[in-house]
Amino acid sequence: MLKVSGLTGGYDIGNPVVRSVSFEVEAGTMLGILGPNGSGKSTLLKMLSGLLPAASGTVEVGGRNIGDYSRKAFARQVAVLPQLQADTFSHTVYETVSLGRYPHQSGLFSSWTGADERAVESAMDRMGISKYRNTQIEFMSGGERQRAFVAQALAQEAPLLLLDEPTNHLDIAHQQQLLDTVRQQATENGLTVVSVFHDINLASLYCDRLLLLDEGEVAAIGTPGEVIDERKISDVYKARVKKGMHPEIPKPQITLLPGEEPSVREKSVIRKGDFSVSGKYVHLDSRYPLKAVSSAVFQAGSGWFRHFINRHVDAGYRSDDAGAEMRSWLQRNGFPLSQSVAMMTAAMTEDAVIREYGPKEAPIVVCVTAGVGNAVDASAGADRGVHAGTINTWIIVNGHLTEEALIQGMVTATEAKAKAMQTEQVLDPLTGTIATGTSTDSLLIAATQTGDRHPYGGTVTTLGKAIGRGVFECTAEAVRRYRDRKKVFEGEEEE
Ligand SMILES: Nc1ncnc2c1ncn2[C@@H]1O[C@H](COP(=O)(O)OP(=O)(O)OP(=O)(O)O)[C@@H](O)[C@H]1O
Repeated sequence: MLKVSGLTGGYDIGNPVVRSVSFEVEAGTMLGILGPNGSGKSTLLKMLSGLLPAASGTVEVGGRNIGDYSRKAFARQVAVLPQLQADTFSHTVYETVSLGRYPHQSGLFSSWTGADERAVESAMDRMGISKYRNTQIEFMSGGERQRAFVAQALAQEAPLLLLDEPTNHLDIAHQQQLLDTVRQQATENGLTVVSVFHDINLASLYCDRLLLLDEGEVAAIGTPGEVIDERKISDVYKARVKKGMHPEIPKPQITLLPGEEPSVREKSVIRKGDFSVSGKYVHLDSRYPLKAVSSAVFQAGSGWFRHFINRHVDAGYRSDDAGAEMRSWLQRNGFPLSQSVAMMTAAMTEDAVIREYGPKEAPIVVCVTAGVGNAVDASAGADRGVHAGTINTWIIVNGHLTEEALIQGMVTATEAKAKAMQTEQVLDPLTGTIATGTSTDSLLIAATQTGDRHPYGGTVTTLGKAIGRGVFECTAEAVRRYRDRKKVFEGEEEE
């Protein structure tokens, strides 16, 4: 639909703003133009819309050079939303949107048709501005005015839509409405869209392809996954950023990294003394949030937390919704919900084994509670009911872990736990074979994200060695404490 070859140009022949830009946009797709302030995004868009002549290179729309179109014929092919709307004429919203139909008018006399009327009504409807139809445009807010100008461009019903920062002035609901509408027009009606974006994340969410400009040249072009590269974005924008994935759809997102936090954070180290243990729960109260990944009952997954709770429940504990029940228990006990991650166990929390490791290995603290009345051999795949009995493991790392290290650390911990079960000869009562854990075990690994960096957490790394030894020793000790207590209370119903 759009083919740009070796495009160079700008405002001063000797000093072009846009330099040797080439790309193609297929019909029915959306291309986002990204780049820092002054990189030439608006200038490129003006050249695509024929407002600025090219010093060299070509722009073809529908297989024809844009210079070969008459003004009106070009406007039937290309609708443009410029960056700034200087509304010198006072029009109502309806009149403003109707101006989008001028390329479809012919002859000296008005030839306004039902199709024109429908296009205007539909565009106003899609932009949610029908109710302002009789309002003068100068009396509208910046966002309302922007929506009126987008409606004007949509009413033009050209197959190529060029937008310069269309979400400027819009709140998030209207950003979503506008981009959903444009996206839908592309997917369902084959509209081709080229849009300048300041917001990298919106461009990633809505565009099929992105073009990253740097000082007027193409720094990258491709799918959002290809263009939104952490290093490339930091280099071009000169900003400290982190790339992550959108939680619901497979599109990359960029987050700014603020300046270094005060050095006091560097001093934040978790020690054994930060844990408090009672018959009700084990609680780690961290002064600063720790980055955690877990299979906890409350706030499983990944997040940043200050309070870590392993709560004791009776062996007969039953709840249809353990997450909701835990939430109200946390509230009743004064834990701030947004900062808390919590699991539960029928094991005695006073028997928690909490040990520090390092400094030869990575400095970590391991905390394990164990009840093995529910021990299972995971490899046996036997049908069984769920009984009380859980091994809850926490690994708190004084260090900076990558995502890879967090996950490898969990794998290492699981291997070490299975080995402890073997050493302690914990049997699966159903199969009589060595158990590998219990059916309701929870694992949590959390890190201060300060101090030494640990890119990996496998068994040969200093982090992996600390986790392997720590989880093995603490699990074995927790199993022994469980058995000792069981001997004391022999005959009572235990886990
Ligand atoms: N009308 C003009 N006359 C002369 N120079 C201009 C004109 N408009 C823009 N420029 C210059 O061209 C360069 C690129 O500007 P352009 O507006 O294309 O950048 P942009 O990437 O859209 O920036 P922003 O993100 O700030 O909107 C800038 O150095 C700017 O000063």
